[in-house]
Amino acid sequence: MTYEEQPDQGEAQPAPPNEPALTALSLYPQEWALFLDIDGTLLDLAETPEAIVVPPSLPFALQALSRQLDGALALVTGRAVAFVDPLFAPFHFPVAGLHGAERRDAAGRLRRALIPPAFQEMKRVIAQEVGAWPGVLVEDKGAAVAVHYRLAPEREGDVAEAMQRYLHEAGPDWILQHGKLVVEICPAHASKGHAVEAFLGEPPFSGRRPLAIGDDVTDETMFGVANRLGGQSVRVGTPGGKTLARASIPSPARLREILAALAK
Ligand SMILES: O=P(O)(O)OC[C@H]1O[C@H](O[C@H]2O[C@H](CO)[C@@H](O)[C@H](O)[C@H]2O)[C@H](O)[C@@H](O)[C@@H]1O
Ligand SMILES: [Mg+2]
Repeated sequence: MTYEEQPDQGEAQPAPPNEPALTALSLYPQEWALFLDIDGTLLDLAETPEAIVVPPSLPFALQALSRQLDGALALVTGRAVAFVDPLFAPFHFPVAGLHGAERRDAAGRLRRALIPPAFQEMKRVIAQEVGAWPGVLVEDKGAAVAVHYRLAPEREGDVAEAMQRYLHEAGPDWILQHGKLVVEICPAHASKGHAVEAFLGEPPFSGRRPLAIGDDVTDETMFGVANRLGGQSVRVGTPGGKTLARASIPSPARLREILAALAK
């Protein structure tokens, strides 16, 4: 399979099933950089943010793949960077957290996102008000806050309305980010696409073609960057929804199998 540079991202449309999209990694590891989303991509979705399960072999497979890629493997997630390391212990991969608002590069330098006092206070109010609704969970992520309604799907409208109101109070430095049964308030200046571009400007990522793998709307910005820079984009999940990703893999379990095979 060959990949041609395609400067035009084109219209979002359903991504075809295409597992061989990843074989280029093992054929030409020196050419590629791998960017991996976590929830819904590497890991199966769980009922609550804390209930995720990391298969014990996964960190080792990622480490082996990272070595093949000379370290050009990064995690790009909505989680906080501090949450990520324990998941993949004993390894410390380069990681962009909070949908790109914070980032630790391959040299271990961490760029944190500021937490203004007013935002700190707003998180407290959100936890007190919305967190009191049965089944609704508030996840404090430092410079971002997520409100989950997976256990109370009937609250979708209430959560969306409340978060819109909080966003208005927070001001223009913040944006609303909708995800899978979750609404978040995040720093406005960042995106996963920007994070991928930042990694690609530094060793060991620079000069490589990005392969971005994700499952959700926030991954679309990194799909767009990967497409624009002559790379590849893969969406995990049932093909069908509109996406910029050019290929798809049916489930996190299948992705883990492929990564484990590539890591050998
Ligand atoms: O960018 P990601 O790595 O995919 O992170 C996106 C969000 O993932 C988490 O929430 C989602 O996964 C939970 C665990 O499976 C699930 O319970 C929830 O319904 C999903 O929305 C995480 O809690 C968020 O902070 C991330 O932004
Ligand atoms: Mg995800």
